[in-house]
Amino acid sequence: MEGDKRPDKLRVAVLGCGSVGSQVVRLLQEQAGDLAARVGVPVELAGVAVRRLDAPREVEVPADLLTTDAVGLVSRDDVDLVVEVIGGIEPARSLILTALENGASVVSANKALLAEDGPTLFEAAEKAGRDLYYEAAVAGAIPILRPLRESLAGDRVTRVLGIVNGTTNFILDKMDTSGAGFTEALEEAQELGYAEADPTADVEGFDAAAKAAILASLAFHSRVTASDVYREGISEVTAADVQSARDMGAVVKLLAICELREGEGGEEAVAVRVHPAMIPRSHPLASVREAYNAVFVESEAAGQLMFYGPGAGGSPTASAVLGDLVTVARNRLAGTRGAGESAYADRAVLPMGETRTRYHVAIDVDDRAGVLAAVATAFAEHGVSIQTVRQEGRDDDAQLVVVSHESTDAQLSATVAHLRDMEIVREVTSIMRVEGEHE
Ligand SMILES: NC(=O)c1ccc[n+]([C@@H]2O[C@H](COP(=O)([O-])OP(=O)(O)OC[C@H]3O[C@@H](n4cnc5c(N)ncnc54)[C@H](O)[C@@H]3O)[C@@H](O)[C@H]2O)c1
Ligand SMILES: N[C@@H](CCO)C(=O)O
Ligand code: NA
Repeated sequence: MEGDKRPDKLRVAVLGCGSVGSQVVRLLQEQAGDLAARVGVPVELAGVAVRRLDAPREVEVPADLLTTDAVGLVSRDDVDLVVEVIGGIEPARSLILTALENGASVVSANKALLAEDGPTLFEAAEKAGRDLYYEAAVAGAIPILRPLRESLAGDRVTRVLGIVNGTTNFILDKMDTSGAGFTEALEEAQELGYAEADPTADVEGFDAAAKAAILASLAFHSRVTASDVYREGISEVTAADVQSARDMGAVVKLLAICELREGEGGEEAVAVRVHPAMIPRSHPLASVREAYNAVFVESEAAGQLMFYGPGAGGSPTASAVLGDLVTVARNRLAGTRGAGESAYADRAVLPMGETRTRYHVAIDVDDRAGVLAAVATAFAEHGVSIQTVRQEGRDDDAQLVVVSHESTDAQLSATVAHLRDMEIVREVTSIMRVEGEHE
């Protein structure tokens, strides 16, 4: 960046003017005075790239600032900062790379892209000597990436547990409070505008998995991409699972779980997964209701921290984008850049089968002598120790609810397969991992 002159203003291009982009433009317009004071020079809108010039928008943009030529906009010499809020992989990736090559600093909210191909973007930013910030990509308005990257940079993070998808939290909360089934709760989420018409990315855990990859990379200073994340969504969660959780004083949440665990040869490895799990109602994450998000961080020196707030929505997400924009603008004026990627620890990602967790298993069995012993033996044969067993009798059958101690996921799934093969087992009615308690 040597040779850069201190500019008397900074010019920002916004790519995409949808839910988030329109609110970014609004805040840039409404808060121009404060932003100038905080940055040190005015931050002016240079242009807004849109797909259709005549589309309805939630913000008024002067006609001469609108363009359908996003490539042309990011290639302009007078653009210092680029906000990418188009989403998806292409053309977002090419646009960000072009912006960096042309010397712009970039702010993005694009978790899908960061989780799939972050390293390509980080390397381009490093090469260009520019910033790439993306606080809005994980848990919307909640400051979580900067705390991991900066505030906790002197500590050793060992675990991150997050409710990072608002749509699924809303659905599970509805199922818990009203006894609704998954389909009914999803319909309500769609009516209220939380869930998309095609809710697959949220409901099947893809959105949370992208966020988990980003969190794990920052927390553990290693490269973790979306394909490294074990993923299960919530579409198979039944009203019976939710009731079973209630019966044991727990609640079902879709969790993004990032942990440091012992891997092969005693080396520390990263375990990262997204799946529904039962957590005790006493856990701070259990009180995260409706479409809110929260991220619970455990670190060696600080202990336990929780970050809570709105994880989605145009205006909250734009708050995080603007926060990043002020930072990259200040860096730009100071002729410096913030911390880039930190992947020095280069830890391997542990396969799901080797990840240690606990299972809650509800089984319908014949109600006769020896059944409990046979079920206990099946657990023991796979090296799984039982923590609690509860039995509820019915007419001629009984339901056993077993909660295991921590074992590898492979041992636990082998136990469930074994149970399903047993003659005395009529049906395994609910299987769910249990999190949020240390053994
Ligand atoms: N909405 C949220 O709550 C939220 C929260 C966190 C992060 N994000 C992320 O923010 C980004 C934007 O999300 P959104 O909800 O605003 O989506 P959106 O669909 O409302 O907006 C995206 C806009 O980009 C436009 N677009 C598409 N291709 C374009 C192109 N080539 N050139 C110019 N414009 C183009 C679309 O027409 C659309 O208006 C995504 O990466 C998303 O994951 C959104
Ligand atoms: N669809 C996401 C938006 C925020 O990334 C959610 O429901 O949380
Ligand atoms: Na955030």
